[in-house]
Amino acid sequence: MIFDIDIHLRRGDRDIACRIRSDSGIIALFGSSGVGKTSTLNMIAGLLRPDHGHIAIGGQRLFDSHAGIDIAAARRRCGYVFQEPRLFPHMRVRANLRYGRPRGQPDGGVHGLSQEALIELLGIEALLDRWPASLSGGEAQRVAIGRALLSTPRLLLLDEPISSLDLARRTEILALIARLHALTGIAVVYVSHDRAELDYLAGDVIALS
Ligand SMILES: Nc1ncnc2c1ncn2[C@@H]1O[C@H](COP(=O)(O)OP(=O)(O)OP(=O)(O)O)[C@@H](O)[C@H]1O
Repeated sequence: MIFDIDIHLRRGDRDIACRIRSDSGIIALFGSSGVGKTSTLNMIAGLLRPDHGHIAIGGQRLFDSHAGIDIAAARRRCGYVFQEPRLFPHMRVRANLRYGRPRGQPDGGVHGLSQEALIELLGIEALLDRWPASLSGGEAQRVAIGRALLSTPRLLLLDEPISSLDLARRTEILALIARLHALTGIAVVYVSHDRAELDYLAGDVIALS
């Protein structure tokens, strides 16, 4: 079982509950605004603590309220890509990418894919010396995905990463995510409020309500 998740959290006046049992390496969380998609990603990442339940990814328990397990966020090895790219504005693209790399792995790639191959796949070679402010939304988001992957995460979490892009850029990035998963085998959780977008991603779609 790649994803074995059953979590509950009361936030404000809303009960957030999410159950996922899936052998697919890519899952998509789908649901209307306020249903708890970002909260669920944050619970997986260890940034928010569920009231009760468990989270296991690839057989590793990250959280289990009964067993008293709560692995610290930094040790969960999640690469997180947000709705806005959140690149460091004072660092060129090259330095932003380098920031994600773990210490002691100066030229490390990700899951068998070299750093050069990843940069080529993302189509960002020509952007390496640019400042984030000069990038288009799609370019910046590709750099953000690269930075997240270069941290060699066990799991890639994407929170509506393409909602601000036009349709052509959206399908391009979705195809890229599917290809990165196929090449590296990295597990992916993808959040969206747009059901149509998920037709471009293979994998299980979990509707939150
Ligand atoms: N800090 C907080 N305190 C109390 N309630 C919160 C807090 N943060 C979020 N909530 C509530 O928790 C619920 C889930 O929020 P969340 O951001 O996870 O939803 P979402 O599905 O990701 O929404 P969207 O698609 O609009 O980003 C919402 O009802 C929200 O108002």
